[in-house]
Parts: sequence; structure tokens; C-alpha cells
Amino acid sequence: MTAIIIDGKARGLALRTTVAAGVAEFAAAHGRAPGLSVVLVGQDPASAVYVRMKGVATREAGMVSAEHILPAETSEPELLALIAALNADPTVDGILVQLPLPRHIDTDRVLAAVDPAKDVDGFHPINVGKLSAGLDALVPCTPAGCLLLILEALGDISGKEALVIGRSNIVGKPMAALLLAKSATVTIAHSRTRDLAAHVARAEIVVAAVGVAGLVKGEWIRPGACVIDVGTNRVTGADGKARLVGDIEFEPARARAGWITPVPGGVGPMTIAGLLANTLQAAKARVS
Ligand SMILES: NC(=O)C1=CN([C@@H]2O[C@H](COP(=O)(O)OP(=O)(O)OC[C@H]3O[C@@H](n4cnc5c(N)ncnc54)[C@H](OP(=O)(O)O)[C@@H]3O)[C@@H](O)[C@H]2O)C=CC1
Ligand SMILES: Nc1nc(=O)c2c([nH]1)NC[C@@H]1CN(c3ccc(C(=O)N[C@@H](CCC(=O)O)C(=O)O)cc3)C=[N+]21
Ligand SMILES: [Mg+2]
Repeated sequence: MTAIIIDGKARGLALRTTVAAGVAEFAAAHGRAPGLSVVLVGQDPASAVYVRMKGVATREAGMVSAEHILPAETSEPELLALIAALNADPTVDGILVQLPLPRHIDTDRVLAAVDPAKDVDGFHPINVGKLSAGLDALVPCTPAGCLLLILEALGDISGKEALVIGRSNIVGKPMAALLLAKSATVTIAHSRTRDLAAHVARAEIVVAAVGVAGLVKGEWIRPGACVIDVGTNRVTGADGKARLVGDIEFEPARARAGWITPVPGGVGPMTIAGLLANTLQAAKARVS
């Protein structure tokens, strides 16, 4: 079998077009476009690239984008003061604090300071709790995008064996919650897991969110599985050029899987599209 390659770039663009139509409707009804504020502390080059991509996509969807780029030495009280100002600003519907933050800042305290109604990342404890309880919430963009791709590939996933590799608060745990909400049988693997290969071999759905290039071997994949690669790892190729690869050995996995996401062009573009969708959702909820 050779897998169908899931085109996350095309799917993300389609979602962005749908969001843009909703944005135009919102603007016509309320006399203003939804607004997203992105906060970046420091100049990590990868983070700067993502923040720029988010700004471009936000404007392309017809929303108002504000980027707050603060020096790496910004103190936690200064950052909290900016968040309080954004919370109080009625033209700001969504707030995203780019992670990771510098080490002298307490990430949990900062994420908890964002108004949960404006928390388009879905990282505030209120939204985490709502997702866990199966209530309506702003859901983290990356796992939400992965779920969309999985449902479009497989249809009903009730009862299916799903494996999430990674247990971070931003990808692994919310991914597991979303799959569970769709009644999959969910296993979460992490760095202490014994025999990852055996878990992968059982899974009809595999989501890898680790950050280790090629961790998941193609030969482990259950034939026909739906394979979602969140990993974004910069490696140096044989030609000496930097390139982006996932956590899954792509070619050998493709030879066994039913569906597989490429890196780049898979989950990444869905994350950006999901952020725009969440911003529109937050704006609508705030005016209603
Ligand atoms: N495409 C996109 O939109 C996005 C991509 N990413 C990418 O996804 C990857 C994961 O991100 P994130 O969740 O933030 O990463 P974290 O570093 O926060 O979490 C990584 C997880 O992987 C687990 N892990 C580490 N080594 C192993 C191993 N050998 N076997 C099994 N599990 C292991 C860790 O286990 P433990 O908890 O035990 O330490 C941890 O739970 C990264 O490459 C990141 O760049 C992230 C967000 C969005
Ligand atoms: N508060 C917060 N929210 C996030 O959602 C968040 C974050 N912090 N910190 C970093 C991670 C990472 N992340 C990605 C977004 C888009 C791509 C993406 O579009 N990738 C392209 C390739 C881009 C490239 O070439 O570098 C692709 O996979 O095709 C990847 C990764 C969001 N994150
Ligand atoms: Mg982390």
C-alpha cells in the first residue's frame, strides 16, 4: 500500500477562505474586523518567522493584526501589564503569547493572565478544563487541525485505536482529549514509555508530537493507518542545506500507511488556519 498524502497546505488554505468569508460577515454586522494581537518576547529566529506568518495570514483573512515584539529582557510584570492592556482593549478579540518565553518569565502565570474569552491558543486553565470536560471551548490550534485532517481521512473514529506520542500541554494532551471526545480508544506515549514500537504497531491513528527527527520508524506503522506528523525538526541534509523534517520516517511510513501528513505542508499550515478560525470564534462569542 502507498499512503494518500494529506495536503495540509491546501486544506489550511480552504479553511482560511472559509474564515475570510466569516470575517467579512462579522465586519458588515459589527462595523469592525476581528482583531488578533500576537506577543513575542525576544528574538528567537524560528519564533520570529512564525509570528510573521501569523500576521500575514491574519491580514489576508481580513482581520486586524497587531504584533507586539518585546526585548528578551522584558520583565514578567511588564509582560503582564501588556496582557492586561490587551484584555481591556475592546478591539482585541484574540491574544496569542508566542512560546517558548525566556526562562526568567513564568509561562504558566502569563498564560493564566490572558482573558479566557480571548485565549485563541486555548492554553488558559479555564479552556483546558472545558476541553477536558467536553464543554465548548477555544481549542489549541495544532491538535484541532490534526483532528480535522483525521476525521476527513477516516470519517467516524469511534472505537478506533489512537496513539498520541508526546504529552505536552500545547499538543499531546489536548490531542488526546479531542480524540477521546470522538470516542477513539486513546493511548498517550511519552519519554518513559516502554516499547514505543509495539504501541505504534497497534494504532490505526498515530499522532507524533515529540520533536525528534525520524523517531518513529516506518516499519512500525500498522498497514493502512492514518499517520499525522506534528514534529518540526530542522536538520542538515546530505547537500549541507537545512531542511524541515517530522518525527516520522516519511518514505518508509508512506509505504505502509493509509494516509500520511508531510512536513512541511501538513500540520503546520493547519495550525495557522486554526488560529484564524479561533480568532473569528472568539470575536463572535464576545459580541453575542
Ligand atoms: N506544526 C505545528 O503546528 C507545531 C509543531 N510543533 C512541533 O511538535 C513537536 C512537539 O512539540 P511540543 O509538544 O511543544 O514539545 P515538548 O518538548 O513540549 O514535548 C515533547 C513530548 O515528547 C515526549 N518525548 C520525548 N522523547 C520521546 C521519546 N523518545 N519517545 C516518546 N516520547 C518522547 C516528551 O515526553 P516527556 O513528557 O516524558 O518529557 C514530551 O511529552 C516539536 O517538534 C514542535 O516543534 C509544536 C507545535 C505546533
Ligand atoms: N503560543 C504559541 N502558539 C503556537 O501555536 C505555537 C507557539 N506558541 N510556539 C511555536 C509553535 C510552533 N507552531 C507552528 C506554526 C506553524 C507552522 C508551519 O506553518 N509550518 C510550515 C513550515 C514553516 C517553515 O518552513 O518553517 C509547515 O509545516 O508547512 C509550524 C509550527 C506554532 N506554535
Ligand atoms: Mg514545551
